[in-house]
Amino acid sequence: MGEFRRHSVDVPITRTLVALRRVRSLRDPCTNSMSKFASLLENVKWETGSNNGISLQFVNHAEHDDHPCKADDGDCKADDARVGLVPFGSYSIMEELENGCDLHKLSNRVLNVEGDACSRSKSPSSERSCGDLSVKGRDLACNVPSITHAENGASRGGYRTHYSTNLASLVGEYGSHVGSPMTSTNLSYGDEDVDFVNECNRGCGITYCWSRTPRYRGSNHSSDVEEYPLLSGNGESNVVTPSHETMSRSLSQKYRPRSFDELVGQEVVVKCLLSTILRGRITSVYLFNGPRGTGKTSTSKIFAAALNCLSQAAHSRPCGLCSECKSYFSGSIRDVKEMDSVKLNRPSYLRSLIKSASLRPVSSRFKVFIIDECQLLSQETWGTLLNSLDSFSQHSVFILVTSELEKLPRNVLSRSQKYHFSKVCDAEISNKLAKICMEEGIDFDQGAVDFIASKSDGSLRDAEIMLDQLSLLGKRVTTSLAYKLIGVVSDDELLDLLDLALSSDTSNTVIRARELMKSKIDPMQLISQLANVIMDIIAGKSQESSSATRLRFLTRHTSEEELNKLSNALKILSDAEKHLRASKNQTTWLTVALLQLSNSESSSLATNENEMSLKNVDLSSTSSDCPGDVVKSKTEEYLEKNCKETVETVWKTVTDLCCSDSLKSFLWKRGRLVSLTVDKGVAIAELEFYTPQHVTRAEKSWKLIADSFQSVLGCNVEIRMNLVISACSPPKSAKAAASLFFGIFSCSRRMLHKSSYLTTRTGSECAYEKQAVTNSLRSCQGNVLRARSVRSSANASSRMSSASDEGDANSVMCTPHMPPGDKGPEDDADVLCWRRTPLGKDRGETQNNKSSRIIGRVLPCTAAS
Ligand SMILES: Nc1ncnc2c1ncn2[C@@H]1O[C@H](COP(=O)(O)OP(=O)(O)OP(=O)(O)O)[C@@H](O)[C@H]1O
Ligand SMILES: [Zn+2]
Repeated sequence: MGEFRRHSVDVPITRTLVALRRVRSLRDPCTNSMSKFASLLENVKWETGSNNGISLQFVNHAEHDDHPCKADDGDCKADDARVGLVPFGSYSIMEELENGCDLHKLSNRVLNVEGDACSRSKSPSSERSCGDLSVKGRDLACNVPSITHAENGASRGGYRTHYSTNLASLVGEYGSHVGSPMTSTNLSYGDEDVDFVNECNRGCGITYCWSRTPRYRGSNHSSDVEEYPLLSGNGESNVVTPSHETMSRSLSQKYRPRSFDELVGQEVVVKCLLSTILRGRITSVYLFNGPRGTGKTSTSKIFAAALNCLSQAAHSRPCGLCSECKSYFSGSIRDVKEMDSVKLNRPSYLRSLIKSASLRPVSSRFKVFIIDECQLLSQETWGTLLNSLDSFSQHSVFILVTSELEKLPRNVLSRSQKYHFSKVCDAEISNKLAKICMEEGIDFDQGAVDFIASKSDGSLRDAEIMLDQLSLLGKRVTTSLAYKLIGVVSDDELLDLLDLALSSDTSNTVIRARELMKSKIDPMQLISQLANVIMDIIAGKSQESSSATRLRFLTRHTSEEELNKLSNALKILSDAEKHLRASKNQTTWLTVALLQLSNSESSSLATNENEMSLKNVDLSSTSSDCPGDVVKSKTEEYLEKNCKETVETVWKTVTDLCCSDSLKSFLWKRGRLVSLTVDKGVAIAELEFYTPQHVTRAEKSWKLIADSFQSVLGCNVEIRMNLVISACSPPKSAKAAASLFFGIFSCSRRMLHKSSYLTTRTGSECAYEKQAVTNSLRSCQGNVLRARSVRSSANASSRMSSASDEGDANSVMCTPHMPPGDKGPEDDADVLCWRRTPLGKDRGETQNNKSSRIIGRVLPCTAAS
């Protein structure tokens, strides 16, 4: 159907861009729906001209030669406000006819498709048989050369049509002179037009109202049909299609399907509708619903045409050749109307519609009313319409179109025949895009169109719009261009990141990943792109078109070990993707997954359904090197090993990221990360140190440590510091030993710990005792944090609370005393607290309960070196 290109417009690229931008900017990003104005804009592009806000402008070809418009540019501009496009409900040829215009005069006119500002001007000699209306038409007369009578006949309804006859060539020829429909739209939309129409139309608010109007019969009948078929039929057409160069229209408009054959991916709907036509079982209300950009509006138009098509071969309706098709596709048909839902809510419009629907068709078999975006009809409108249904002519057919079925009243649903338009599948979209590229002479990478298809969420229109934009960017539609437009990471950036991750460059991996996720892409997208690129590499997809980066990458990763690493990486990413779906901390877990890619052995993130956690601590509680522990299953061993690796990797990255070298080495040598848990958006990192001095030192730097964690994990972090005493590393002095024994409980709004954390473990190989004391609890909420430290002196009880509020991150202050036994503000929702209590009491308690009382987390058997 390439023959049915738009013939009328030669819009400069800048205008197309502006129009595209407008269309896109008017689209609601959440719903992907067009705003009211956007829909008007979109409607403008519909080419049958019935509801597209396009009114006809006629030129008396007999007059055009001495038309002064060429000499009168100023007037032309002055008339711009009335040029070309008049919204639905406004003046049209049919109304002119209805208002008693001389048909012969009308037939002598040629459509001024869209007035060219340069060639438009007033025609002083124009007749004013329709009063102002006529003047309007005449005023906008275009400088169009004379055409033969036969051409006149063929073009009598020469609205902006694809199914063009010789007029197509004419308009095509002159198309390059005409202005952008967008421009005209902007100039002419307004309610004044509607009022104006109503005034002239005396109560009939519907565009192209046909009541009381004699049918216009032009000179073109069967002979015209043969001579100037409107629809092409496999090369039989002699439609003159203007070259693409002369038609800079949006691709989605240009490739709007005009027959059932051209519809993509809606086979069931098409089959049903064709069968309806074939059997003549036409019902009064059809409801087309489904996601946006899947062909509902196009199908409603095709169906409307098919209902009235005169072709004997029902399966080929609409044929595009019969007089009905011709007048339909030329926009001159009076028995098919597209209604503006918003306007229909006005009582006068609604009355007109009801009146019109009660009358028999003027000339066609059926009167078809297409109500697009019908979810915009008000309850009252629905009520009136439904009440009037019985009074409608049996030849009236309503096609309701919506993408928001749930907004329609139930009784509407129950009274209509419903057709669901499904999302178009990616393969069909990319086929269609490839065809368009070929027809348009656009160079393209198959990968690019595949990518566009995958990003268009089943909407062919969205895909076409993307392609359109891309085709404006450069000569060739490449995948990297598509990435740029759509906001994904380029191949080069991906490979760069992958390279870093595989080479264990932890800090740079983290930095790069975070950069990408900050500026370009969401973690889900990044992970799927990474997986794709790895699959390509494993599958040996290294083509001549490979970029230098890819070739470099490939040469570096050819060994068996590297390939193993890649397949392991794929596994890690695919596991992580599953986890990411359920997680609110996608950035964190993608980073953690990336940090694991350098492992050549298979590993994955340990998770449970609700919360992702990495706890080698918990897992090691079942370690078999501690007698009495249950024997671990293979899976547990596997998980334990991998979790441990992950935690170690995270710790390494965190320490690497610390800005001070001394802190870096202190943390790495003296401390360790024993557990990392993410719960409800907060990562809880438990650190272990082995002397109180180290704990104190770490405490002092807790802010830096928290920052470092934050930048690795990308979420709020709560840090817990544990003091671990093992028999293998006894305290140096009694004083030091005494200070180690603290009973601890900590509480917070998020998690309430009231555990001694005192654990004594014994075992043949594990001949040491560990006593873990959680002696600090820190909370870091982004950069907004206030920590309050309280230490008691006399009874060795101290308390530190850390509260997040809007305050300054550095406002750390000490409060001198906290009475023993005070459990702290547990109920204070914003305060996290911890407390130390004197050694003796808790120690005794703990020792008494040594064997039976293991509360909270169990520490690993392996002591840190
Ligand atoms: N199934 C399809 N087959 C062929 N082209 C399609 C199809 N769906 C959409 N298109 C393309 O998208 C454009 C818009 O389609 P159409 O207006 O029919 O979609 P829609 O479902 O009515 O969308 P909306 O709900 O946003 O109005 C068409 O001009 C056409 O280029
Ligand atoms: Zn037909």
